[in-house]
Amino acid sequence: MIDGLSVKYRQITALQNISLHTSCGNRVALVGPNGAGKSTLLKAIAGLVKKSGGSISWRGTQIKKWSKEFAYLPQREEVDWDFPITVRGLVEMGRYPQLGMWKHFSKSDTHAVDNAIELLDLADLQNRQIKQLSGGQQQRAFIARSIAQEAHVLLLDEPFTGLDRPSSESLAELLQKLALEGRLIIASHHDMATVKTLFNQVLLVNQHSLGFGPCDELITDDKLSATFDSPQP
Ligand SMILES: Nc1ncnc2c1ncn2[C@@H]1O[C@H](COP(=O)(O)OP(=O)(O)OP(=O)(O)O)[C@@H](O)[C@H]1O
Repeated sequence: MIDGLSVKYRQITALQNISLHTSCGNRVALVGPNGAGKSTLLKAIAGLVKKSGGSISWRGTQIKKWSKEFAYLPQREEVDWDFPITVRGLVEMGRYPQLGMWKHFSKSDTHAVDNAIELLDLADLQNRQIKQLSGGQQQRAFIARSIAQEAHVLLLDEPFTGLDRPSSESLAELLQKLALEGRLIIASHHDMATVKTLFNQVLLVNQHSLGFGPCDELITDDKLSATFDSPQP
């Protein structure tokens, strides 16, 4: 899916020659130190930053054609949680790319929103403002938006950061369920203690790729030390 990808911000090279071939049903962790290019990679797949080289394809063609199938969830600090919108309003935003010229919600749009709210167990919270939710509930609301969008690929920037244990566990269960249903999850992740339980594949990245494959093979002391440029406990 990703071949020889490079991304530059003016003089800064954020990613160089990254390749990653995966498929639906997988949960892929992006692991590397701060500034390694994990967010940049998610943004490049989402079409939010320009590639300076390489290609990203999906179902055999360039991803531009498939943008509706990709949902990007930014890092928590990049979201304006005070923005006045209800949980349902946020989930409805997932339908906006599919609405016709008059931006009118059809029965099938409403059905998709209802389904997403139910799947993410948000029915009781749907009329609350997003700022009134816990961190875990906010993540669920954002994921519900991608489900309403009918996205097949979820690009999550540090989805577990800042969550307490019960919220982390319920998000982990949800991601596993979504992957089992055939979605592809790609997420940046910082906690080496949990990467093997939360994900089945990993890309080790530090501007360059230091390996892509099953977590069991790549999450080793040696490989992590090489990725982080320092010994790992
Ligand atoms: N908008 C931007 N303009 C210029 N440089 C940027 C921009 N965004 C990121 N960079 C640079 O690109 C490199 C990769 O950044 P990126 O945010 O992708 O790393 P990261 O692995 O996600 O880091 P972290 O773990 O700290 O979130 C860094 O050197 C960063 O300073």
